[in-house]
Amino acid sequence: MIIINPIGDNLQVGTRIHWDEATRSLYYVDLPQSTIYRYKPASNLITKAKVGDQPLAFAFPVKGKTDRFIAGLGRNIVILKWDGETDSVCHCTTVCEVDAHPDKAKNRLNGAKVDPFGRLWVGTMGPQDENGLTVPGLGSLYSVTKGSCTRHLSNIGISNGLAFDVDNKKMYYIDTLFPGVYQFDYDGEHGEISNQKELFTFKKHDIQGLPDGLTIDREGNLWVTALQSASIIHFDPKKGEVLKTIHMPTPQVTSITFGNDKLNILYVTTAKLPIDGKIPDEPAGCTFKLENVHIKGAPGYSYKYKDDDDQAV
Ligand SMILES: O=C(O)[C@H](O)[C@@H](O)[C@H](O)[C@H](O)CO
Repeated sequence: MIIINPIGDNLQVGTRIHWDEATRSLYYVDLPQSTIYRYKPASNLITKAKVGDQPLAFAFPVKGKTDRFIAGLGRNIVILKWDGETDSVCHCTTVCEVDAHPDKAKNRLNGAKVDPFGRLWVGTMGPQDENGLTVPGLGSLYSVTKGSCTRHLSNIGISNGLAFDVDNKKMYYIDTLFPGVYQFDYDGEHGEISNQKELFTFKKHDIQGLPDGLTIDREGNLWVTALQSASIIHFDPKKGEVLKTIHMPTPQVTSITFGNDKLNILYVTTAKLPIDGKIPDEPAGCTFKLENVHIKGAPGYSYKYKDDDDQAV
């Protein structure tokens, strides 16, 4: 039986949880609070630092540097310096600004992941009203490599979870408003995607809620977190079948990763986002550890700033 235990504080919107092998830490963010978190399972210690006053959509380590992160602040992709211990963060460099067109000035960055080649994939979404309704069709998906940014898709609702299967040359991508998972042929070497297909829709599989976070295991199967329905869906993309559903103790399940040295523990973030105007009760916003999953996950990857190891960040 899977054992589910909470870790740490209740965040407003915990998300983009990432396992960093180099520091044996989990990094994640509280998006609206613009705060980066680090959790070290070995010592059970959590540290955090406020980054700015714009939504912090993600913060992933830069390869070879334990104190540099590529992060999304508002519509800007930036490099941060944080030692993981103190509460002081320096915003060193702006890598690029996305959705710079005046029609998209109120957009913000949202879902993101670093691929196995060290390239950042990151998407945007339109503004949300006070009820959390998002203006549809304003988002895009970009990739960022060696400091340069390419747009791959537009007309996205809420750009969210991403996962890469290098062996089968596939990329999986969630548009929360679709709502479901798209599959692409993925050329990791060149950072190109093609042949977009609707892989899995919540409607077709009769699943409640909206898809948000995504990760992949060593067998090439997907783990999708669902907003509003307290669930994680384990899905086989080759057969197009749901393998199992895990029920979580809180409804807004935002992001998921495999972690620890053996990559056999699932770490999951949640949010206190309102449902029908009501903020869910405790333990909404907690991060959770799921043990006894009996499956190993794919590792997390760090952003490669430059090709060589001497990365001048
Ligand atoms: O991406 C996430 O993990 C968070 O859940 C949010 O960014 C939501 O997607 C967004 O607020 C839409 O409700």
